[in-house]
Amino acid sequence: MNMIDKRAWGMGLGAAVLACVAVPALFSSYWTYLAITAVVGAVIMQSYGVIVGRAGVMSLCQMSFAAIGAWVVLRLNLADAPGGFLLWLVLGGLAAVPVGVAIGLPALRIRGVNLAVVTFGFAVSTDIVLNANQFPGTTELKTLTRPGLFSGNAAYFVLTVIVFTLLALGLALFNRTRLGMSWLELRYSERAAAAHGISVARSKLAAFAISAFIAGVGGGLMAGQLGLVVSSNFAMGQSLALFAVAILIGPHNPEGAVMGGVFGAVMATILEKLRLPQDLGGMLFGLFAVFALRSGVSQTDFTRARKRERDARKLLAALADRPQEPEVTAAEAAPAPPAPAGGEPCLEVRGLTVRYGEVVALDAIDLTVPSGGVVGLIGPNGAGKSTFIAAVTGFIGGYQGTVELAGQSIDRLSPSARAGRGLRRTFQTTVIAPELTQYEYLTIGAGRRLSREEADELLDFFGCPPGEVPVSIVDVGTRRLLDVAAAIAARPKVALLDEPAAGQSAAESLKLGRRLAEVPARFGVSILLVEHDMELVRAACAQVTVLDFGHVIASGSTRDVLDDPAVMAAYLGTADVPLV
Ligand SMILES: Nc1ncnc2c1ncn2[C@@H]1O[C@H](COP(=O)(O)OP(=O)(O)OP(=O)(O)O)[C@@H](O)[C@H]1O
Repeated sequence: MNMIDKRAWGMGLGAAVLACVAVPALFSSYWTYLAITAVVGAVIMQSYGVIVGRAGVMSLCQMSFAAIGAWVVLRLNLADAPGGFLLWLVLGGLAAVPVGVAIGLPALRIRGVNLAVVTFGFAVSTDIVLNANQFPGTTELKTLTRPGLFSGNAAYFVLTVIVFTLLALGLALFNRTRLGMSWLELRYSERAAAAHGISVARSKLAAFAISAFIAGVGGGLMAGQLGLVVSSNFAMGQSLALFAVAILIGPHNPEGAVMGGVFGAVMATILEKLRLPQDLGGMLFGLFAVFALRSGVSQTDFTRARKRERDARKLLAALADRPQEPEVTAAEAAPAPPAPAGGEPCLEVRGLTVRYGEVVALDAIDLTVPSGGVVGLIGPNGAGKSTFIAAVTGFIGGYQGTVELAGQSIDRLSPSARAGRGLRRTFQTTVIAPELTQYEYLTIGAGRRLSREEADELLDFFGCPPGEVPVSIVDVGTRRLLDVAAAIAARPKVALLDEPAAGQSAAESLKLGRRLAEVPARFGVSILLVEHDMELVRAACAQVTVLDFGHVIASGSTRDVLDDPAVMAAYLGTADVPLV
């Protein structure tokens, strides 16, 4: 935990303690009751924080999960089950988990508005069921009795604050795990997540399960507050209004969840006092949420990002005052010896054929990346280079031919499984979650705990800024280098790099070429490099394969191939113009 985190958590815990002391001491019974409503709302907002805020999944049925939690707590109360309220609260949360996973299953195939419709459909069904069936204890008039220690409103308020704080701490710890961080990546690009070996299915289902658990606990707390609940407490309109609040505020940050809970509680009271319809609040939040959706950033994310960026800029300004490394010139870079073309085949592709309808993008391509080698794959635009990477890494199914990694067939594996076996890739357009720091992104890429020393070495090696700098203020060219660093951090057998030098100056590109030539010996990773920059290819690659219109037109040592007139003709349309 860094200094900023410690300070923020210190302040958060201080605020929780202060609230526990000040609210019962200063507030009337009415306002204390309202404060309980706010904290219960904040707990339910935390569930939106996981599914909507972190994982970026449009779920419109969180109140249905809350209803399950409340139902279980009231049923156990009716049965005088052993264990008492606190245990029932946990059981209520757990009961919502399988339902959350079941609702999450369609999310594996559909997303966006379609998923919103599915989850909203569940909210509507729950509404119908709840309207037709009363909650346990209603006909028997058996209300829930709070546990002795928390029976009064003031003490129950303290209990809700404790539950909220425990959940916030648990989520903060979970968010630091690879699965927790993977949600952020999932939100921005499922392809990038899969390329990092993250199982998109597991990650999404975990988000649904955890968010359902939290909503279930929130529902149980509501049952404890009200004694008995009715279907309108969990109406589908509530799910929708809270979703709008979540988009607007960003409840994945604890302060956002609290603000959401307070707004929800106070707004209803204000509308009641002004004798205005309650629906007006939902409409207002919906309106604000449209603005938040347009900008793509919630209020708390915006505030946090600005602070982090300010701190990072100060750090970068301090570093800029230090003496800079002299730029590498072409003359200095050119003599860099390419890495020797290693030994045993590490990646072996045979007869790879990919068709897009009538277009034959790759026609029976053979290519081998030897262990310890850096192999170039070049060719004019549209030659099939990116298609080659996509097929080999499993992003294009249904190809013909075979792909073997370290002597084992991987043709039947998914992209994330291939990544897990040691085949990593980068993309031409990187989609890295801007709220991640570079350290966090490297950790996701590495798929394991990465020591600060190892992360610093990688960032320094590829010329990226210090690890605590957020991706949001890193330029596009450097983001590509960060992507390369993340691929290498996983220590795969082979890394397939798709135009990593795009956005770099000529000098930076040369420097990158020399660095890539060192990668096999330094990190034990073989490389297939797709590039248009021939200076870089000469500096990095011992061998090159040239594609044109989906065919291999030349393959061999870099110097021989790049001087081949047929290659010059294919690349430049004429054999008279030298390549470099
Ligand atoms: N999704 C797709 N649907 C149909 N055709 C496609 C698709 N993706 C690529 N193609 C076609 O397949 C061929 C190979 O494209 P690919 O993007 O692999 O080439 P490339 O060598 O990577 O080009 P560049 O250097 O511009 O990235 C091109 O003719 C392209 O138009």
